[in-house]
Amino acid sequence: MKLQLAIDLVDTAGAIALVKEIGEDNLDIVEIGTPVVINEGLRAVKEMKAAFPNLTVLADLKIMDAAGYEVSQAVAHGADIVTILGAAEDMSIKGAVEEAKKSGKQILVDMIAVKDIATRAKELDALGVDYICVHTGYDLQAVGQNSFEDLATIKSVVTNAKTAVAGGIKMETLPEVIAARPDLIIVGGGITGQDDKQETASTMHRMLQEA
Ligand SMILES: O=C(CO)[C@H](O)[C@H](O)COP(=O)(O)O
Repeated sequence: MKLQLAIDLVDTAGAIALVKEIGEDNLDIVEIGTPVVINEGLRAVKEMKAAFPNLTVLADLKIMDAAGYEVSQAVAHGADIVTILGAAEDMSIKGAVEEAKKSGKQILVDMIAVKDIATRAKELDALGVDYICVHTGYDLQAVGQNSFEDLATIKSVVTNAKTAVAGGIKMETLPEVIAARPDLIIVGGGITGQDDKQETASTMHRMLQEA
């Protein structure tokens, strides 16, 4: 199981400083979150990759259309993994997968707001995406929701893609998430909101490696 740090609420310099503080050895993947890309553009991805060339960088673009083009731009700026929404058209998903494969990069599908998770996950799996990620976004976290049930659903239907989970995961809920055995666990505020970010990430990373 791998650990991805989601960085959402800082600028590019703040994102790089966060990874320095946490230590790249305590992470498998660093995510440039959607708010950072909206505020600062793909420059944030480029600067993160330049600062940490050995770290896998995910650009959380949450693509909905013009997918081939948008993936090509993210990859040109150093992204190793790019996200697209599960609700996007199949043509868009195919375009994203095709473009990423040209340069050996990967596509993670974010299932945020998808109603029939099982059916869509099966379709996406057949379209050749690399990761399928169930995700409770901030707006539903605020009303107490999580993605643990959805994780079990995708685990039961997906056969080729790796599975991932995101949304409000913290140290207290990590054991429950680990027990469901996703391939990738995405944590933002559960690390960045802690006083000792390095210790939290290092403990989480060890828990995942030892599980
Ligand atoms: O994509 C996101 C919000 O849309 C976040 O990156 C994701 O939810 C992980 O962050 P957190 O652990 O703080 O919820």
